[in-house]
Amino acid sequence: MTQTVLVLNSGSSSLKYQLVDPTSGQSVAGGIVERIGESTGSATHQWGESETVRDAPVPDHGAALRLVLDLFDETGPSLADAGITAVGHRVVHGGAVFTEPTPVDDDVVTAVRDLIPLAPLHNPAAVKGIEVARELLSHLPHVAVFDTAFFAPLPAAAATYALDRKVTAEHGIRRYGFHGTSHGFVSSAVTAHPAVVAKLAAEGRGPETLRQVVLHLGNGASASAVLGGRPVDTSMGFTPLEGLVMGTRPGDVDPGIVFHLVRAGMSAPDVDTLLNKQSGLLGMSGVNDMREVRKLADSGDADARLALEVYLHRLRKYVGAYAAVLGGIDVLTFTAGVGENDHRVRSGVVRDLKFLGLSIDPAANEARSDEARVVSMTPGPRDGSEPLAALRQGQEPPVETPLVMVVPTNEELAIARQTMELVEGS
Ligand SMILES: Nc1ncnc2c1ncn2[C@@H]1O[C@H](COP(=O)(O)OP(=O)(O)O)[C@@H](O)[C@H]1O
Ligand SMILES: CC(=O)OP(=O)(O)O
Ligand SMILES: [Mg+2]
Repeated sequence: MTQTVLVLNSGSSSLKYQLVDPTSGQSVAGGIVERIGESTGSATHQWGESETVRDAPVPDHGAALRLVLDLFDETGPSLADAGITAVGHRVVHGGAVFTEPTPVDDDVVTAVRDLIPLAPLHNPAAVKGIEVARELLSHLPHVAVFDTAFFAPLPAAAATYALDRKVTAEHGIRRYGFHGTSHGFVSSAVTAHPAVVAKLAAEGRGPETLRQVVLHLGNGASASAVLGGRPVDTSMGFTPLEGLVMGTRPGDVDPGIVFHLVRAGMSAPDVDTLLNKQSGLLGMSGVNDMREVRKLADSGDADARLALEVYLHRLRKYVGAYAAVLGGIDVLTFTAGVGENDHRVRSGVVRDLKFLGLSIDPAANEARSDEARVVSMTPGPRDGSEPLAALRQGQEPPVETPLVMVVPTNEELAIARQTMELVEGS
């Protein structure tokens, strides 16, 4: 019988789930419960060709999981017959404690709960999801897979904040980095991609020299610099607030703004809410979904246009910074909801980075596909396209022209694989 893993990805207001066969990589069934805690909730469950939608308020992540198990019961596939070997849970913050996938016991739940102040949007949902899943699926092993784990080996120069060393030691302050499951999955997929394998072979180099920048642009967004498969820098920090502009978070801000606001009478919890829930695209334009920001900008809304400019400016800055950190870029990759779907964000980032040799092939960039693919100009003259060489006074482009790629992330599959590995190895 096929063995499967049930993967639960508890977000701040959603629960995404997949029943995955980690060996084939196939998703058997899955879905999402959205707007948890709001007055209008909704669940969408997919199995094969069938899709079931339930609209009803869902008070918390426990209720969301109960609803998901009911949907499996009512519409299939039957979880009893699905050959489930384990449940894999995405946990955003693992702190300094968790750097590997970890079997869940009571102490692990307590430790994840203790980390809530460092990931206030994400860890509460993970705790709730784990508690209810352990209760309802008590016969199965549960494994926690941490967003921070991939970044545990960050070099000290990238991980250390230039603060008083006694304070950083006492409070465990360092750059942890997040979306690590995605950055790990995508950077491995890039390394294995035929275009990258061919590029390295043509240049006579091994994969240990591959310099990648990965842009994970979802609701939360982060960049990473990866050398030979190992992370050397990432934009999120001690918490998932730092770095790129996100749906509701500002990314980098001057910490002096926080003190100014507190001195001006705003409470610390209000500043926390401002930074986690009322900033980023939402704060600047009134909407947090990139599709809505686009609509507003296309209709001439000045705030939405500025929000897009700020978003792109920050991305270009990080790509440039990581080119410096890596000593050059071999592959720049876009992933997650915005990165995979919004070709204008991709061209907007790359447009002004020609000095790094980066380019976009408009036809490849605008074509829709669910496959990992190259969207830059291929080195060498090509029919109908203007080769990068044109930028270099008609010279042949060098073979080391960097690639720009779009690679769909699959955090659920990565979690399923790591969960299965741990369960089978124990
Ligand atoms: N076709 C699209 N064009 C632009 N943005 C899109 C498109 N499809 C999805 N997105 C963006 O992707 C975001 C969600 O990305 P996703 O990776 O699913 O985020 P998360 O896992 O953090 O919820 C949405 O907020 C939306 O802005
Ligand atoms: C860490 C983080 O920001 O996750 P998400 O993008 O799911 O909000
Ligand atoms: Mg995500």
